Amino acid sequence: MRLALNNVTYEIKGQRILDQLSCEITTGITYIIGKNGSGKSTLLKMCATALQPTAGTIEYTKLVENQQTVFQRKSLTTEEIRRTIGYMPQEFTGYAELSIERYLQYMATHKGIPRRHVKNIVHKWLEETNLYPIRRKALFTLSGGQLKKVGLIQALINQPQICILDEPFEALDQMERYYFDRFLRRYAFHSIILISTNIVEEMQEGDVLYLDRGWVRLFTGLEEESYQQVKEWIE
Ligand SMILES: Nc1ncnc2c1ncn2[C@@H]1O[C@H](COP(=O)(O)OP(=O)(O)OP(=O)(O)O)[C@@H](O)[C@H]1O
Repeated sequence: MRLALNNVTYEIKGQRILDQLSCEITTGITYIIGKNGSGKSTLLKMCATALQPTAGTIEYTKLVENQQTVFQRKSLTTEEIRRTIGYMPQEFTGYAELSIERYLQYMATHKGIPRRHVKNIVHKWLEETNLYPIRRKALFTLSGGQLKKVGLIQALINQPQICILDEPFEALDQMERYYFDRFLRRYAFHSIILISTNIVEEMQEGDVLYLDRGWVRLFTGLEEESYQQVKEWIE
C-alpha cells in the first residue's frame, strides 16, 4: 500500500492552511508533526477522505497481479479507501448514548468482522485495555483517557491496512501508551500508520512529516540527530 500526496493545497475562508504538499508514504509509522494550527488534523481528515483538498490529489495505490501475473499499481476508489481505513479523529465521541461494549460490538460488525467472532474480539480488547470493568458505561460518561482508548480500539479492531490516528496518546497514562505503541509497532509491518502528535517524546522510530506553512521534511528512521532536530522545530 502506498499513499501519495500530490501538491495538496487546502484553503478555508481565504486562509491557506496547506500549500502544495507533496510526498509519498508507505507501510510503517509516519508521524505528522507541527505547531498548533499547522494543519495536522486538516491533513489527516483529507487522508481519511472526510475533506477534499482545494487543489492537488491524495492517492492510495496497492500492488495487484494482472492476468499475465505482472504486478501493477492500482488506485483505490473513495469507497475502497473508506473500507480500508481505521480513523480516530482528534475530537472522537463515538455514539454517546451507547455503552462501551455495545459500541465496540456495533463497530466491529460494521467493519465486517464475522458476527461469531465479534464478542470474543471485543472482550479481548476490553480486557487488555482495562475497560472490561466499566464496559456497560455509556460513552458520554467516560473520562478523556477512557474515551480515547475506545476511539483507538474502534480504529484498530479490524486490523485496517491504513490507520489514521489524530493525537492518539493524549490523555493516556504511561502503561496505556506503551500498550498501544507496542501494538502499532507490530502492526506497522503491513499497514500505513499516520499519527499526529505535538509531543516529541511520544515518537519512536518512524518517518516524520513536519508541517510548517507547507514545508515538508520526511525522515526515514528516527535517529538521535533527527530526533533533536524535530524537538527544536516543535519548541
Ligand atoms: N472550519 C474551519 N474554519 C476556519 N478555520 C479553520 C477551520 N478548520 C480549521 N481551521 C484553521 O485551520 C488551521 C489548521 O487547523 P488544524 O486543526 O488542522 O491544525 P492542527 O495542526 O491539527 O492544530 P492542533 O495541534 O492545535 O490540533 C488553524 O488555523 C485553524 O484555525
